Formats: sequence, C-alpha cells, structure tokens
Amino acid sequence: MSWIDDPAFAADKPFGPQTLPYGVVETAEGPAVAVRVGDHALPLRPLADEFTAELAELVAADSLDPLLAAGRPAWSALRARLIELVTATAAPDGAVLLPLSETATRLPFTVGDYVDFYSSRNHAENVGRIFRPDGEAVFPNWSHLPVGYNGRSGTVVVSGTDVERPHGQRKGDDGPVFGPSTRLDIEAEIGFVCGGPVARRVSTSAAPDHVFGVVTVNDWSARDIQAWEYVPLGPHLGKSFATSIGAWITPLEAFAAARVAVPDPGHPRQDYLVEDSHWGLDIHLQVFWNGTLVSKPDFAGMAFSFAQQLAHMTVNGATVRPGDLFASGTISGPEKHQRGSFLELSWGGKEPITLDDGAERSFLLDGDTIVITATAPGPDGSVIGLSEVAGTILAAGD
Ligand SMILES: O=C(O)/C=C/C(=O)CC(=O)CC(=O)O
Ligand SMILES: [Ca+2]
Ligand SMILES: [Mg+2]
Repeated sequence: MSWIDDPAFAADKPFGPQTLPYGVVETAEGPAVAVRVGDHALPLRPLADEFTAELAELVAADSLDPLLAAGRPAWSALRARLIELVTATAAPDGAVLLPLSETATRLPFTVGDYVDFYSSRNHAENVGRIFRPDGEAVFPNWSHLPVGYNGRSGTVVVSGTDVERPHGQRKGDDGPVFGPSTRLDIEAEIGFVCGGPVARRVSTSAAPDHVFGVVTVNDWSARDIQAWEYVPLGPHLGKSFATSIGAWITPLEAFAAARVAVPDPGHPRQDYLVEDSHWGLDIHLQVFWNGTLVSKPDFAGMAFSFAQQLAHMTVNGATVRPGDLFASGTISGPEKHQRGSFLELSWGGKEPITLDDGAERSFLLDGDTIVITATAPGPDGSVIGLSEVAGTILAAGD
C-alpha cells in the first residue's frame, strides 16, 4: 500500500502511479513544480533530497522550463525515481499533499512557439462542407502533409482561466460589421509540449526525444471573425485571443501502451514523413458543455502523428525549442457525437444542441463553461489520464 491515501490514486483511475503528470502549483513558499497523484498535488521542492543533484535542481525550480530543457535521459530518470517515491509504503521526509480542489495551478512552462495542425479528416471535411459548400471540402495537399499554421503563444492560458469574448469584424449584409463575436466556438485538441536540445530537421524517429509530454487543448475559435478574415492566409484574430491547455502535462512515456498506427493515406509518403514505429495515440476525449457531455472524439483516427507533425514543422530548417507547443488540430470522428467543435455539432448553427437543463445552444453564450477531459489505455489494463482543460466565457470587455 502506498503512503498516498487517496482513492483516486489507483491503477484503474486516470491519475494513479502509472500517469504522474507534471504541473506548477502555488504554495506558501511560492510556485513549485509538482506531480499529480490522484486528486492531490505533490510539490517536489520539499523532496529535493530524494533525488540526484541534477534532478534536485530541476524539481526545485518554480516552473517546468529547466526540466523541459533537460532532455529525455533526465525525464526518464526523474519519472523512475518518482514512481519509487509515490509507491513506497512510507512517505519521504517533508512530503506534503495538497488537495487539488484547494490548490491553484499556473501555466507550468514558458510557451515558446505555438503551431496548430489540422489533421482530422472528418473535421476538415465537415468544416469544408459548412464554410465552402460549393468547393472541394478538402484540398489535395491535405493528405500529403500535415496542414497547420503558426499561432500566438502569448495567449496560451492554463485551465481554469476565464476567456473574454473577442471583438472583431464579421461579414454583414452591407459590408463588414464590428463588435463582439456572435459565433464563439471551441476546438477539442491534444497538444504536445516540446523539450530537449534545440533541433532542426527532426526525424520521425527522433521526435519522441523532443516531446516532453501531452496536454488537453481547447483552441477557442470565433467562427464569424474567422470566416471573414482568413481567406487566403489562414486563421488570425479568430483564434489568437486565447488557447487553453490542461494544467498537468502527462509525460510521453506514460503512453507506451496507447501507441497505434496512423491510418494509411492510400498513397506513398515523402520519406521524411515515414514512421519506423507507430506514434498514433489511442486517446479518448470527452467534451462537457455546462456539465452536459456533448461529444466523445477519438484521437486514434488522426491522419498524422505528433512525430510526423514535428518532422514536418522542422523539415525546412526551422528549429524546435523547449517550451514550443503544437496542437493536433480539432479532433472529430465520423459520428455526430464525435465532433470536436460546436460549428460541426450544430452544423453551422442550423441544428442546435439541447443541454441536460433543456437549454439550446449552437455557439457559446457568456457564462458558459467548457471542460474537456481525456484518457488512454495504460499498461496492464490501467488507465492514463490527461488533466482537464476548463474555461468559462466572460462577456466582451469595453
Ligand atoms: O477548414 C477550415 O476552413 C477551418 C478550420 C479550422 O478552423 C480548424 C483549425 O484551427 C485547425 C484545426 O484545429 O483543425
Ligand atoms: Ca485548432
Ligand atoms: Mg486558439
């Protein structure tokens, strides 16, 4: 029996000893690197004596930045030592468990560059049909490369941060209209937090050494602003106002039992996009709108893995640095209940969704709260958790 007395800290629960995600919590002594154990946070600075000097320095920091930079050998060594510490029968000296319900989390690392991909075929087809009914739903480049755009890292926020309704231009009957967005939406995605040495032209086989861990992402999107502004250069103000990520980063190592092949594109790939082992991930998401479960997207069908996305991002010579973040693209499956955005769920606003309290919605109203959670299969029948990403919409400011 572990010294950690928390029923949520069990192998059949998402945040048992098989998961151990990292975050940063506020403590009386300031921000501290912590690991999530069940429904508690275990700050690591008080336990520094339990680690080698190199690891002690990383866990005593006030953000995950030094750990991200340290690279795969340090990540593996730290995780192995943590598993020993949290599964021991006696608590290490100085250990303090903080209930998550009473503990504030902060954005756990300095976000470097942010890239958002577009790798769900069902999402691309649905949005193509809604936004471009007279054109081709998916362009011919789509299956040959992971289409993406460079986003805005300075507005990446941690789960629990309120999101103010953005202002912008939208198309009116007599030209553009300016005001608060009337079609505010979500995008359920999975994000990848980069680390390790600065690198360029990262191969698919080297990609896992440059990905520290995995987070839930909500890529808030103002569809009215987006539809008017984004032709032909792509998403800009319709998405740059906020992107939310989960507060706890689940280490890539935790996903060993969740690896699957990405679907065969039906044509040869460029050599740099060929994988010598599978890096698709069998992650299952759930989207809650004011507490109602409205969608269950599955990540496993995504057309490109994170390894292919990272290889693509750097194949032109662009560098990847610790703290860079890239997201998968909105995750939608073939069924209606698997659509990862409300644009798709309501089919452009034509088929509103009924929530459990009887309220009808197509897009977000002020005061609405969205929570996205995710799990993956773990070793020996256990379950791996990705911490929730939550956000509430505030009315547009002045
Ligand atoms: O297909 C379009 O015209 C627009 C798509 C998006 O807005 C999605 C986007 O941000 C990329 C993604 O999340 O898949
Ligand atoms: Ca997106
Ligand atoms: Mg965004």
